[in-house]
Amino acid sequence: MKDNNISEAIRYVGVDDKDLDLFESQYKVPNGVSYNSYVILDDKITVMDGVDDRGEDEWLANIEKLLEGKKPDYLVVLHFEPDHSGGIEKFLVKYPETTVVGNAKTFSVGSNFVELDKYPQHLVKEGDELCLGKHTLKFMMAPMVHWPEVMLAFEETEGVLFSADAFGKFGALEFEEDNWVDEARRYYINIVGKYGAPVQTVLKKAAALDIKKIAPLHGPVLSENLEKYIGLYDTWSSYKPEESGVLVAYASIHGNTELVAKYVAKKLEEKGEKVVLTDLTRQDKSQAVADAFRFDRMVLAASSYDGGVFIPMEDFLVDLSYKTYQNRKVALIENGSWGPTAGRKMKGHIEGFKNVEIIGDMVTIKSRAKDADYANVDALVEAVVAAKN
Ligand SMILES: Cc1cc2nc3c(=O)[nH]c(=O)nc-3n(C[C@H](O)[C@H](O)[C@H](O)COP(=O)(O)O)c2cc1C
Repeated sequence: MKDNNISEAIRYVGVDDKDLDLFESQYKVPNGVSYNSYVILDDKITVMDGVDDRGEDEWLANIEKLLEGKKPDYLVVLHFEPDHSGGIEKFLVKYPETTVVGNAKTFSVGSNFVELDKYPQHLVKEGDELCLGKHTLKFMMAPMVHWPEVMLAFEETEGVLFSADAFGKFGALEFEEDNWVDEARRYYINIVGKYGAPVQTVLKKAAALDIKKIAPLHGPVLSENLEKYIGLYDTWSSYKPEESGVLVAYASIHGNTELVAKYVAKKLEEKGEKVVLTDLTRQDKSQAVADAFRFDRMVLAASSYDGGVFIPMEDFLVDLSYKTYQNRKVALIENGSWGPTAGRKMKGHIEGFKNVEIIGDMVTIKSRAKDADYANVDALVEAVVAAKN
């Protein structure tokens, strides 16, 4: 088994969930996910966060094994979402003398899940410290860095930032993965993406700390190149494109729009652009949403459908709107056999986005692209290249 301990005193007791089909019932996790929890071994034995009830028995067994008969003094709850709190009730039944540490919202949100008033509580607010012996936790409120009760804890002796859902990633810890950025981006944009402003606030607070390690609630502990990870979070939460490139996303019923989308992707690549091509009917939507945020431009191509746009494209645009997609440029291609309507629908969504510019002239194809259509597509490709940041 991999050693996920942070130090001699800060030990991993979390759980890998390798069989989960969909995280939050919508995100594919081919390599599973981890629910991270730590125990700080000090004068006051402190458990940092719970796990999903899918892993509660393993979590409790990990704690029991580590503590060798001792009992925890504190359970610090940074985030009460069920993937971190599902096991808390069982924990408190087993260790009823543990003091639950949280902020006012932890107890109001958390009491809807667990009858917390049956157990000792310790209320913290911004800047409060909790001395455990050699280790001291300092609390920072981080409301809406996913949920309203979220807070972060900085362990001052070892310089560990317990960052709740921030800096998390999909993927069980057991699997060595070389794709932190891709899976952390997909995680951040889809799960926390709407809450850029609260993330910016917390990054400003974190800038004042001497952070040596970041311990998120999902994914590995980060202990090197912290500037890189913090820089990515700054980019993502300020809605700036991460790099120059184009997502070509299409939704095609019978394949004619798909041919045009593939042509566009090839032409853009020939012109030196970094391109990701995605079939919205078949490929993972959360990946497409993450790629939309990664790049500065998108080309959307879709069939008309019952007076509107083929539903996978509509779904994608609705999803982007939930994640407050903004500050980018988009080109449009529509297809229809008798009265194309896809373009109007796509435009309607895009006009609702903040600071998203439509590039070039929308191309309209009637059923199958002809030579004249490809000339229009070529002009659109030129406009996309010219719109590069
Ligand atoms: C269920 C359904 C609804 C459609 N609705 C429209 C429509 O409202 N307007 C239109 O012009 N074409 C409509 N079409 C036709 C397609 O948009 C058209 O054939 C288009 O060329 C398909 O491109 P594709 O081969 O990429 O799927 C519809 C097709 C289907 C199957």
